[in-house]
Amino acid sequence: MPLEQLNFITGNRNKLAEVKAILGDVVPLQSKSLDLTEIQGAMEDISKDKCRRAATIVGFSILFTITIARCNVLNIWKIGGPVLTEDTCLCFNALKELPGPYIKWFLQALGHEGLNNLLIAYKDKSAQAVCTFAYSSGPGHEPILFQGRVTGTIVPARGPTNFGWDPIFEYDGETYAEMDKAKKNTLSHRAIALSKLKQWLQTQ
Ligand SMILES: O=P(O)(O)OP(=O)(O)OP(=O)(O)OC[C@H]1O[C@@H](n2cnc3c(O)ncnc32)[C@H](O)[C@@H]1O
Ligand SMILES: [Mg+2]
Repeated sequence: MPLEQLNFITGNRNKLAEVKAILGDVVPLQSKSLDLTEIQGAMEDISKDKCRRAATIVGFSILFTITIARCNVLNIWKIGGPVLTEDTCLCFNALKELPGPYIKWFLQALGHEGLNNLLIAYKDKSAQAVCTFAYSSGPGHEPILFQGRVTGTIVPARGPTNFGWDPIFEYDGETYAEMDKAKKNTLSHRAIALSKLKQWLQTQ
């Protein structure tokens, strides 16, 4: 069954731009900028919880719209779903995969240099960039996960600083920030996860 519309819920403009560039016209994407509350725990549990929250919020906002318009409330679920959320982790192997899902707060507090300093005492500078998309067909529908993982090296910052930890994540001799955007979008953790999502959507 062709997908009518997918709501990608994120508060991050750069993620949205990459998702749009990678998905192209294949998936009809709408976006909503919401900074969703994120629980603590394993990345899969965080991703599922984030997606459930998104589905509920989108469902509620549509219920509100429908109530105002005095339309048929029974159409809520159909109009409310499907939602897509994404959670990105940066896992330092020497630190037993920390900061992992807490990278946003580590990056905000320590910056690129501080993140490098976390690894000073270790020879192993390798890290995994992990992207987990969660898809729910609407409120009450259990989220399905699609994950992409790329192993790279944490290095002193190189390249433009407009997207998160891109300047300190080196893959095959280049940091993500130094890479042409189109190149990052063919090989990144996000691209791998989205290719799995796209494949799955085609079977629905
Ligand atoms: O609303 P959401 O989608 O949650 O957006 P967010 O910015 O809060 O994102 P996360 O919770 O997934 O936190 C991941 C952190 O990693 C950063 N990040 C995500 N993807 C990245 C990428 O491909 N390259 C560099 N930094 C990235 C992002 O800016 C955050 O600081
Ligand atoms: Mg977030």
